[in-house]
Amino acid sequence: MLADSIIDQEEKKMQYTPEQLLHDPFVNKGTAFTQAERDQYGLNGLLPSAVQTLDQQVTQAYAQYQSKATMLEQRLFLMQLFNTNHVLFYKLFAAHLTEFMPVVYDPTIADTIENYSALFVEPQNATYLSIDAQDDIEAALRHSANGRDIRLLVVTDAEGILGIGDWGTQGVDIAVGKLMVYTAAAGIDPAQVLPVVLDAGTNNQALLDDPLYFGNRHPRVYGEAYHAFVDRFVAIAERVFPKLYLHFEDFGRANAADILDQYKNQITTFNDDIQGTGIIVLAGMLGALNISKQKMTDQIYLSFGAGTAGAGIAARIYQEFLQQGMAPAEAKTHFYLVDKQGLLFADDPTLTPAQRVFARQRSEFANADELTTLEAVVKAVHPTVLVGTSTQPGSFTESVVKEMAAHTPRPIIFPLSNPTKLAEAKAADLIRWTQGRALVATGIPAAPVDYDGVTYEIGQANNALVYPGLGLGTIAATSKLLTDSMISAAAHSLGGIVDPDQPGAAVLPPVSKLNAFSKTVALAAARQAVKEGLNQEPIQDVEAAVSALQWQPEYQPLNVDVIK
Ligand SMILES: NC(=O)c1ccc[n+]([C@@H]2O[C@H](COP(=O)([O-])OP(=O)(O)OC[C@H]3O[C@@H](n4cnc5c(N)ncnc54)[C@H](O)[C@@H]3O)[C@@H](O)[C@H]2O)c1
Ligand SMILES: O=C(O)C[C@H](O)C(=O)O
Ligand SMILES: [Mn+2]
Repeated sequence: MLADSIIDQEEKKMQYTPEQLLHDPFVNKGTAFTQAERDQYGLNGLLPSAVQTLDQQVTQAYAQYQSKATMLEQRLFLMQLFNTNHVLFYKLFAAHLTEFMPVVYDPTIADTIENYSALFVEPQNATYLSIDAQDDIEAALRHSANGRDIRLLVVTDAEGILGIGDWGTQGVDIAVGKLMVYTAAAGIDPAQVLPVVLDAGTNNQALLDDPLYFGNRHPRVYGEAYHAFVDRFVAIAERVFPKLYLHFEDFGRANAADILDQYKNQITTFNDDIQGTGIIVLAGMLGALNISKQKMTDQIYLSFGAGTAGAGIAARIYQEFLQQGMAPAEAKTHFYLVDKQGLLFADDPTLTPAQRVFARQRSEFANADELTTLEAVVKAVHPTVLVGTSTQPGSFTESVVKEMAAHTPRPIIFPLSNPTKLAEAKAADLIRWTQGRALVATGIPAAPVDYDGVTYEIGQANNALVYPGLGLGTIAATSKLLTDSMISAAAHSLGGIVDPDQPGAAVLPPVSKLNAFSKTVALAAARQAVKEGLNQEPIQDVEAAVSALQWQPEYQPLNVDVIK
């Protein structure tokens, strides 16, 4: 019944007045409407008379972009373009992918989230769902989809935006931004996506006190009432959009893993901070080990910051140890998780379930009570891999790094906290402190580092390198679930792309190749889905299925009714 109504809407042509056509970013071509289209749709006189090509529009828009003084202004300009004309926005994005990623996405997106209400221009086709108005969920989803065949939804409740904490309804921008990367990286059709924010209140006092704040003005709701809200949203979204891939982003530490565990065996769902980050770090480690010619199962892994991402990554790497043949009990002895309280011990009642898996026994150490700082733990356990997801800037100090590097020839060091101001270390310092021995990847883009005659390329270990391809592959395969083995296949497909023999080679492929390796990841995930028999529709040729789903930013003839 519901599916039928969507099909009906698909068959019905959208109706526009000439004026409305120029204000719907899904169909607007602006000055690129041809003379024939202007005659057909009543656009003569509504545009200046020159007809431009898409390439001319791109050149003109890029010149405007370049006139903006700051990354924030550049982002605001690009969002205005996105609000006006999706094809032009994505064509321009494609032409300047590496340059635009940090402007459209992390780190600049952190500024627009922190200032969202003040900077607000328009809602950007997002859906705003309130815990206080749950009867509106279904209508809100339908109305914002406006008859579009939604396949991909990015939802946040914004309790843990990057490392900057609770931003309430302002966190909607992370859903918008993540979706832009899906399209730019993997060619997901922007007409098939929906950004959603779940407004369950906020504990950010500055927002609650801000007269301009747009969200619910009450503390966050937790517990049963919160989970009932999420559950209701998931049930309705799945019913309204039956072919949905549901991506969860930046939920708080207390909820993220529980939500994933609740749905992952029922629907096609994905948690980016847990699973996406797990994939990119595994891929980065595989790349690093390719370079150092070491074995995964010889590594001693230390996670600094054992929250949603930290524990999620450790779980993925641990799975890899098992996949490489190590027994669970032995594999666990290779993992050390450090959080605010220091090394995590099993007698600590405050551990999260995801932390508990890797908690150690005090009896393993003569000085267990002293292991309350990163440096003390590094001294005690001699890690070969150090991953930072702590939100503590500068915490990988020179003495921590030198201590680590004293016990391993090629220390693998990934300071992943975002945005820039929260990174545990700068790539250049890590290279310098280790005389070029460290194998480094960072959360945000980092410039190459020249040291002692070698140029060290720095890989970007950001989940943006994997989630677009994973989504594309899973959707293309019509997979009914996103399984661990699909995730593992995705990570392995990316870890092999490095050039291990080039001095200073990065541990991960460069963002400039994002389109190519998104496709690689998509194919790996889709092939694994089909191999596991998860595809809900017959698939003869995985590559053709993936390509068929990819949208190109080119103007197409419109399929609309215009009422003059
Ligand atoms: N590069 C990526 O792709 C990527 C992906 C996900 C998250 N991240 C980054 O990782 C960071 C954490 O994100 P999250 O979602 O896991 O958040 P989270 O809040 O779930 O986890 C942060 C953890 O750090 C701990 N912590 C806080 N202060 C600490 C201290 N002084 N010492 C040790 N631990 C401390 C917290 O107790 C918590 O467990 C963020 O900055 C985020 O941007 C990066
Ligand atoms: O958003 C990013 O840049 C990566 C990650 O999802 C994060 O939360 O930091
Ligand atoms: Mn995130």
